Amino acid sequence: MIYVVTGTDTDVGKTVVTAALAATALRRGDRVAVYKPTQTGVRPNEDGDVQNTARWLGAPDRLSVVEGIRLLEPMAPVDAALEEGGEAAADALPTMAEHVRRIKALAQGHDSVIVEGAGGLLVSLTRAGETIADLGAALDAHLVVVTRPDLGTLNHTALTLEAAVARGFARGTLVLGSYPGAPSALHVRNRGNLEALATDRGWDWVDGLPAGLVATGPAQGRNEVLWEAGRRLASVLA
Ligand SMILES: Nc1ncnc2c1ncn2[C@@H]1O[C@H](COP(=O)(O)OP(=O)(O)OP(=O)(O)O)[C@@H](O)[C@H]1O
Ligand SMILES: C[C@H](N)[C@H](N)CCCCCC(=O)O
Ligand SMILES: [Mg+2]
Repeated sequence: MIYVVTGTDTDVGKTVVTAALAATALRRGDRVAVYKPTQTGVRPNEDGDVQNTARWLGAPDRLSVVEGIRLLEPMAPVDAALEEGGEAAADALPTMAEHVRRIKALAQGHDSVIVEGAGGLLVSLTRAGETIADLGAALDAHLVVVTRPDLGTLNHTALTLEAAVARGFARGTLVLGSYPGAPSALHVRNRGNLEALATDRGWDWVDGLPAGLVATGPAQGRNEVLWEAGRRLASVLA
């Protein structure tokens, strides 16, 4: 099965959800691959999203992580390529067909392949302007949309779900990526509103992963709290 993890925005917790989903699949015995088609904003020796995912999970044998292409600038992929190497670099971005081929090859040797987009649903991944929504559709993937609980999320989430449904994702899963331990009245209201945005469209809803799953700062190793939190995503795999 192929899962595409996108979000209502950048920085909403897609990587944390990707890692938690991978933990759930690994726990049930799957061979799991995590693919990031375009990793931007990371220097050659730095950890990107897939390396962080592998580290948080303790780099188990049954997990493979693969980056499509890495670009330096913290921008959308096409812009990051243009900044780094001009038109030639943008032309050298992998095409949609190349991403599809790589992901299908991963699906041959793994039970679950989890693909993490860059930014939100309609950010261009390729020079031709195809998006993670196009990639998900080409793969007939299960779409996972990660959202956040704070102010502004209702509009972003409604727009994202409407666009996803319009592109043929009649079903999918909305996940609240990070929910504070001491929520404000706004967080509580948004949690209910977000659940309704999902379920009114026939989408599944996964309640908030707790905030504080991932320590920031110097590289942290295997994260037992994240492994445990992965259980909340078991319904995505069912
Ligand atoms: N549940 C959580 N617990 C703790 N920290 C979190 C949680 N979710 C997200 N974060 C933190 O919020 C920040 C953004 O999360 P993350 O990197 O997963 O976002 P993203 O949507 O993958 O962003 P990008 O578009 O760059 O891939 C990170 O510093 C991450 O550690
Ligand atoms: C650099 C960042 N962390 C992401 N990888 C790229 C986010 C692109 C967002 C583009 C946009 O929607 O304006
Ligand atoms: Mg990420």
